[in-house]
Amino acid sequence: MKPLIMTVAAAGEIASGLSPDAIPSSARLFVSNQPSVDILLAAGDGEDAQRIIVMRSENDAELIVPEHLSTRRSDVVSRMTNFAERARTPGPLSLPTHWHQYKHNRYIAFFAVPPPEVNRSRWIAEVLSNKRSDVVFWAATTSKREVQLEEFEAANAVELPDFDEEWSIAFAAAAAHFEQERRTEPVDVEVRLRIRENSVAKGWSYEQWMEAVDDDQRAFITADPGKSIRLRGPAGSGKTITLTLKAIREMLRAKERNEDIRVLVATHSWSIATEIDQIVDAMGFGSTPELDVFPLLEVAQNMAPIYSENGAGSSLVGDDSYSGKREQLDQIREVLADFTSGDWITYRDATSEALRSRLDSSEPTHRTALAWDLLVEFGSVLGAARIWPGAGSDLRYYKVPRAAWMLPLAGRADMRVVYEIYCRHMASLDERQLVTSDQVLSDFLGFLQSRNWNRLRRSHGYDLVFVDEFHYFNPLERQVLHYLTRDVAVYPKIFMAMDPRQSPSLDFLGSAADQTTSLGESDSPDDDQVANFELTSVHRFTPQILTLVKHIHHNFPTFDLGQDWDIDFAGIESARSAGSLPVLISCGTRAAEEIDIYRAVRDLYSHGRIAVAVVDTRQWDRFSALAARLRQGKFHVSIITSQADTDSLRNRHHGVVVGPAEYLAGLQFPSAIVAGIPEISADPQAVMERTRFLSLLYLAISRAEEKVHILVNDDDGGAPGVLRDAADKGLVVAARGSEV
Ligand SMILES: Nc1ncnc2c1ncn2[C@@H]1O[C@H](COP(=O)(O)OP(=O)(O)OP(=O)(O)O)[C@@H](O)[C@H]1O
Repeated sequence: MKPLIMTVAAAGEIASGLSPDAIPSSARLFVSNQPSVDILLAAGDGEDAQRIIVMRSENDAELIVPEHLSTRRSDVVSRMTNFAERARTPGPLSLPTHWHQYKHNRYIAFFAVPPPEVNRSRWIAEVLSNKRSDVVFWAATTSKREVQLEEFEAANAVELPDFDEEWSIAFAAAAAHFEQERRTEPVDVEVRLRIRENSVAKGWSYEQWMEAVDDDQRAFITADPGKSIRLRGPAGSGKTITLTLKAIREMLRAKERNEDIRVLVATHSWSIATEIDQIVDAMGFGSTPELDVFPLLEVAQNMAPIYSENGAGSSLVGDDSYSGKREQLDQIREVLADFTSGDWITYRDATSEALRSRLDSSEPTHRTALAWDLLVEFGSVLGAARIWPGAGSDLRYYKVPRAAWMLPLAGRADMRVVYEIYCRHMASLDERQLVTSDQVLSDFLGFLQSRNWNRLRRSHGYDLVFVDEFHYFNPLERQVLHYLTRDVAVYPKIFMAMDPRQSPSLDFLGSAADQTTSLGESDSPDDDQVANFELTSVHRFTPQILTLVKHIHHNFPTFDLGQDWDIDFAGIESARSAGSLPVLISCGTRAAEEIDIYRAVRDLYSHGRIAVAVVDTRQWDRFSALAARLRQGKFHVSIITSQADTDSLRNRHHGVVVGPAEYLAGLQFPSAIVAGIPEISADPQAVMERTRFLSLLYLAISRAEEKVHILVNDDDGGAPGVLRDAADKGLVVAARGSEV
């Protein structure tokens, strides 16, 4: 096979489990088949991006990694990406010890994949001495066919061809492709009108909306902006539209009074920011310079000149894409492997039995679960408290009281182990010139707390700050919000819309953390400074879907998470007319489930856009391969693995959107097919996992406006208890699907 060149961003998508067959459906990837090379690029890549060149001379069928490693593709590509990032960092190349690197002249060999891998394959790679530090993966050896680097050098007479011209052609084609995707909008006026009517804004003017809002919505919109307001409501209750109407109303009132006003609507993702922009546009106000709508991270990057200078050259890890999250998890798994094969022995005896058994286990699923918990600990505990590695930081960490939602750690010895792994994780990010969004925001907060900002605040701050998706904001981000207002003399006025249940563990912990005093420094105003409003009508979906959503809601474990979580679901009603009951289809095998999903897509296709929402991302590779097959079946299929991807979908009226459930947040579809549902354990030890899966199931089902099809299969344990109960209560129609 001819060589393949990909960028780090493109490789990241493959590392997140995307099947190579699904590349044409991915909103983020573009492949260009040139005469002497295939080139895989991601949206946002620059022409001068570093290149990962894979020689593929021994490949027959597998497109990305050595043939014998195709079952471990994600892990192999994750390590390749890690290697490329290390290669481009100035200074000598350093690789983790457990990669067992070996160098000879320009070649470097290292294990291609973490254990278990019986062949112990090693890559033979090279870092080119060009400006971009391109990397070449020449070949992979196995223990059966061990090739010493010296022998390889002697035998490898291949000169690396010059791919520059083909790269430029591919790059131009990719730019045109992504631009086209962004703009795809039907040319037919009639269709365009229908789409406008279908969007969240429905094509209604501000006045029409003010007529249409329900009493709860109106109460919030007309409330006195003299103090902060929290708006809570379940999925589909109109939080986004209501918050936007309030922002517009305050802006119009200030204009009437000839007052100068600056309003910020902060979101967690670009997709919601774009949606709010579109709602404002659709209402026909023309240009609104007094209204800024941005993700908070963007505000940080725009507003902190100090940070952007320091941050130059580093890239952000763990942005709002699935590949970013996967990358952090893989990175922590690598650090764990290094730690347990080395210094762990010196900590081991002092740690608790519970933590010891987790670190001792080499079972990949246990390792991943531990990496998840550490990721949460690093972000929501250490990052949120702005504890960065350095002298005395360990002592600050040991003082953080433990709360029920945190990783269970028995005492200081356990915390010392976690802190050590944290320091290694941060060092490893440094080695790859990566920064986390928590680091960006922590630096930003430092800037906002400076005297400089105190002076600038009057001119650059905002009079009113609105926050949609508040449930996604961690304590660090919440603190940032408080410094963005203009008037230092009064409490910051913040209007926030939230639904904590939509936020899978990683992020919702932010709300939990807000309730703990442990993290200190929180500037949250006292509760009497905040007025609470509730939305009690759901406008997105039918009463039948709402009944199922309520049932799932009652299955959430009861944490003592404070008032944010105390939504009284009993009083919530659907404002839509009745529809059909959701359907639960149990199939004999995974393959049978895929056949039935295909059939469901075929049956629902003429009914409007369909979401295929995957609850458990561990099954993502399987469903991304299914997306490729649906596409071959002549359906229009888009894969969504980042909240930014959703922009290109807003104007599409038909087609299938396949993605991990959490990346479908904020979107709505006439029909939703929900699949990849794991067993949801009732084990009290697994309470975090249970919450995460229930949250994702809730998110997935609540994307639908009219029809919900839920598919499960016997290979994966059939329907989880929460859905079996729903069937017993007659909330879903349970049916047996295909057997094989
Ligand atoms: N008063 C209303 N009358 C008619 N339709 C409404 C009303 N309020 C909201 N909607 C519609 O309900 C749908 C859901 O609205 P929106 O996206 O604002 O809800 P949300 O609470 O932000 O949802 P989620 O939390 O799931 O993102 C949209 O199609 C919106 O146009």
